[in-house]
Amino acid sequence: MKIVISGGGTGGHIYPALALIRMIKLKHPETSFLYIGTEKGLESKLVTREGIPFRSIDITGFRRAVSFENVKTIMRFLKGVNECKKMLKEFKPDVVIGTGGYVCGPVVYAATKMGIPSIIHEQNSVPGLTNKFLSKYVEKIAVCFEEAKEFFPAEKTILTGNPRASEVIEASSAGVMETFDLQGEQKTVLIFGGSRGAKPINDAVTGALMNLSSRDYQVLYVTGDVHYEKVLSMLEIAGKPANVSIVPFIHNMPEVLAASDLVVSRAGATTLAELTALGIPSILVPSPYVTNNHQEKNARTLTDRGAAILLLEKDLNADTLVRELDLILMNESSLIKMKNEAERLGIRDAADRLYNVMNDLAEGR
Ligand SMILES: CC(=O)N[C@H]1[C@@H](OP(=O)(O)OP(=O)(O)OC[C@H]2O[C@@H](n3ccc(=O)[nH]c3=O)[C@H](O)[C@@H]2O)O[C@H](CO)[C@@H](O)[C@@H]1O
Repeated sequence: MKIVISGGGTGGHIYPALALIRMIKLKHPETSFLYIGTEKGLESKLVTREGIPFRSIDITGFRRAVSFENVKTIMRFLKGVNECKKMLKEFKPDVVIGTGGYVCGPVVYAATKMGIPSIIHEQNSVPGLTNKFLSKYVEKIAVCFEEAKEFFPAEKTILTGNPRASEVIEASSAGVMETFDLQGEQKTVLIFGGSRGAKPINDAVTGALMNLSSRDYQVLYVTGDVHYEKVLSMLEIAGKPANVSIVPFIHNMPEVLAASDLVVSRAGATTLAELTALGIPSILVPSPYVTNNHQEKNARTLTDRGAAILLLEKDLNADTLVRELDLILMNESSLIKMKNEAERLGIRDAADRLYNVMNDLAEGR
């Protein structure tokens, strides 16, 4: 099978695409791929690093407010559709899949206009603008939450889960914490703010560091690339406890997650798929700055079932953070209960489910 994949902007749209490609390469090695993204997006780095053929188009997202920029975006969209049609004509894919982000718009739209079977994969419980637009044209819509189904036509929507879930369960936790100067046997909290870090989480964690030094758990704290220098310069004054390790970004997240007992994070959909696949308890601080407040809705699919604790950004500070950490980590039975509930929500065969949808489409079933 020949597959075109497009997805970009943030890690939450790219990691599911990469997980799907890795699984297909392993189980169906005869498959060939073309990834279409933007040069500026994170995908240009992540995809080419994996040796996956990558081509780019020039496209920007719509602004929600009325703006002249949107006229330019429409022009770029139309130009992008034409460029994509040429790429699709050359590559001749059997199926085209978009995993989110505005770059998918022209790619998937061009495919539908050329009669190439197409799918969108929506990670969130509430769809973004691009997927809402594309949902009218594509043959299939793969979703990760039951709650997302109501936004799409029932006859073409199917629950597959997020392929990243299938990937993280393969990871080994052995010796991972030692690579961060932490101890292998100690209870570990992993703290990160989505794929790019989050200042409100950083503020709470840096404020809590001295308090954390007396705890009998350790902390692996990821600042996000762009915030790292600032956090380090603050620590030159305040100092860093021995049971806390601080890094800008983690490249081997599946292994690190597998070695973590509790996670504090934003409520991005791909992160949640990873947490539930591995059955990891979490404290979720949804970003209130996203479309339709979708992260809070994502988070509630876990917190309503006792798989996670909701800590709204307005209530997040150094004291509330440490209090919640202590409450969970010092109570083994609540930790186990959360773990079991999280595990129950995981869709671990997501990559196979999504592949089957693509394969059926390609074979005209
Ligand atoms: C601000 C914003 O618009 N966020 C959106 C974005 O989030 P974002 O890009 O943060 O995506 P997610 O939280 O869904 O996923 C983050 C991914 O990055 C990985 N990771 C993170 C930190 C790190 O150091 N190393 C690393 O590999 C995580 O393991 C995960 O695989 O896409 C998600 C999926 O559509 C949405 O739900 C989010 O609302």
